[in-house]
Amino acid sequence: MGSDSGRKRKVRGRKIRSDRSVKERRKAEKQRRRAAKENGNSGSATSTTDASTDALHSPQSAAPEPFVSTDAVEALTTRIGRWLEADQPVHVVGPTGCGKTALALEAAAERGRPVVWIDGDQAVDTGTLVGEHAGGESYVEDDQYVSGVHKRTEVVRERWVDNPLSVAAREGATLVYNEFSRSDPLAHNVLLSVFEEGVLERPEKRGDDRKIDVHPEFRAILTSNTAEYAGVHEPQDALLDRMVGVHVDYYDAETEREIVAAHVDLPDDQIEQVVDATRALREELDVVVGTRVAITAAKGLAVFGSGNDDAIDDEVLVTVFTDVLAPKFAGREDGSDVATLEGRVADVI
Ligand SMILES: Nc1ncnc2c1ncn2[C@@H]1O[C@H](COP(=O)(O)OP(=O)(O)OP(=O)(O)O)[C@@H](O)[C@H]1O
Repeated sequence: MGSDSGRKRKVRGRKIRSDRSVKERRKAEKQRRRAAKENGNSGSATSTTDASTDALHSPQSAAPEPFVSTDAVEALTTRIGRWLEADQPVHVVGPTGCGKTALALEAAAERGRPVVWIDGDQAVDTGTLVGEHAGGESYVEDDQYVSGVHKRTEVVRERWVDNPLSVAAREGATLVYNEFSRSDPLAHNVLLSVFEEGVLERPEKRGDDRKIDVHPEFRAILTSNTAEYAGVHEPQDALLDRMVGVHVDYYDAETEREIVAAHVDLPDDQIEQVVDATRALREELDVVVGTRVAITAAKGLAVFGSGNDDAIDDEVLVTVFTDVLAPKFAGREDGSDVATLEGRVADVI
């Protein structure tokens, strides 16, 4: 892989020394990941016993693994981080599989504050975001007035559990709300006063703590694909008006090669073949061919491939990319596209 020593690039906190062999670096990265898994700090939430703060994750466990940071990536994480510093909610928008989530989690982790994660979904409503009553807790009060005379009163106390948005607002966490446009926009009305006045309404909650002041360290990063995809809602203008937007697209070839190499242990030349094929198919096919496609294809080639450093045969590349891309065509009305996909992939590779 042509190394341009002028370019800064590092994988999760470690500079890639231009004089270190790529294999050696990857082996070190693999050992580090295995050690991290063994000592159990892989993604465990720093949760307390209270169910509602299970949503809190330490910055270390929220940080994406592996994470490649080339100039292009660092420019984006820095830009998102600066908007968070300016206390602006950030909307990271771009095509499927280009790296939005990884960027959002990295920018959130770099703040050093706890991270709270929400996945957008049609089923998400206000309660899912802010919290709900989790049934009553009953206990008996036993008053003994005179010996032998007891007055027993059963008291039922409503138990409220804060959901992710309330936990993040209360604890000053960085909220990462992934694919938020998949949720019904009505659920997002509570975000308007959070972003604007710094107040969180919990409509279902009774009592004087129905409204809570948002912690001064609370921040939010929302990600979404461009709106033309199925299953997403056009976000309400009032919400978009309260955010800044960072548009991300597919990275440069060198960054994509570094990203694929961080996920899959293949010889450099084969990584280059995979990324070149991905980028050519991205140009030619009428579906989204993201970085995730390159990673999946590389994982396939680690099994289907030659197993040595030889270049991968075009036929093997065509078969692997046809299988990786087929699901994107299978959903089409006539379904004929899947039958012709192999030919079209072969024309490009
Ligand atoms: N800087 C990076 N370092 C390492 N891996 C990365 C990086 N950026 C993206 N990836 C990997 O590329 C793949 C796609 O990235 P990601 O899931 O962040 O994309 P996305 O745009 O959020 O996708 P979607 O639109 O499906 O949510 C993932 O496997 C992710 O781990």
